[in-house]
Amino acid sequence: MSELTIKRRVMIPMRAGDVMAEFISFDGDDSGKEHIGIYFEGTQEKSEGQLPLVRLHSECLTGDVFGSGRCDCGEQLDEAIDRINEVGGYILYLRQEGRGIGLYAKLEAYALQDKGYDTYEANEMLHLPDDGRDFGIAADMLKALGVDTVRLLTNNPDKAKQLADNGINVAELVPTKVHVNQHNRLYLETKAKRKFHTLTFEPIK
Ligand SMILES: Nc1nc2c(ncn2[C@@H]2O[C@H](COP(=O)(O)OP(=O)(O)OP(=O)(O)O)[C@@H](O)[C@H]2O)c(=O)[nH]1
Ligand SMILES: [Zn+2]
Repeated sequence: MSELTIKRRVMIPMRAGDVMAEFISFDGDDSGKEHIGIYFEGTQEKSEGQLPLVRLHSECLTGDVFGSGRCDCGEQLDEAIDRINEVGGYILYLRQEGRGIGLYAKLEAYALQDKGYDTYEANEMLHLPDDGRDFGIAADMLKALGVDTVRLLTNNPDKAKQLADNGINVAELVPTKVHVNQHNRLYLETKAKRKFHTLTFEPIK
């Protein structure tokens, strides 16, 4: 991976102008994935040495754009915008649809889940990795942004580990809320069971 540099920073008003965020593109990522950094200055007064709150958000077209109830991505993205807009920090919107397998393959995996396979088994049935994401790119984006220490908004311990392995200091893990509904309960439960996501809700027996 060659070193990333910032290509362009552009202000975008969001939520009818209530939230202002700076969208940041990068040069030097040879994957051609067009990962995006989004900077929120923070509406609250900052204390001396306050660390940025950072969310690595993997793309989920069905959840982020269309509010799918099969996962928790849309609600997590909304929560991240709310919280980071308050305290200041970054969303790194990573183009890793379907945990890296892509949208069409995710739909194939959903079809298998409808036959009873869980979210990770379904990927494996398709001869794809159960989670194909490499968060090293996020570390490179943070370095390009001049950020070496973060508070990380996630329930996924692997994100923190991969950032640390790539030279980013994760000072604190900040959990997101658990956005559970009747459609995504098993999916959330499986993330906690198989990938040790820190989700605290009454498990299904
Ligand atoms: N392959 C596959 N991908 C899914 C499925 N449901 C959601 N995704 C993708 O999973 C990604 C989100 O990852 P998750 O494992 O839900 O959560 P996470 O981002 O690792 O953890 P948090 O930081 O706590 O949200 C997005 O890219 C979604 O498109 C599924 O059933 N199969
Ligand atoms: Zn999703």
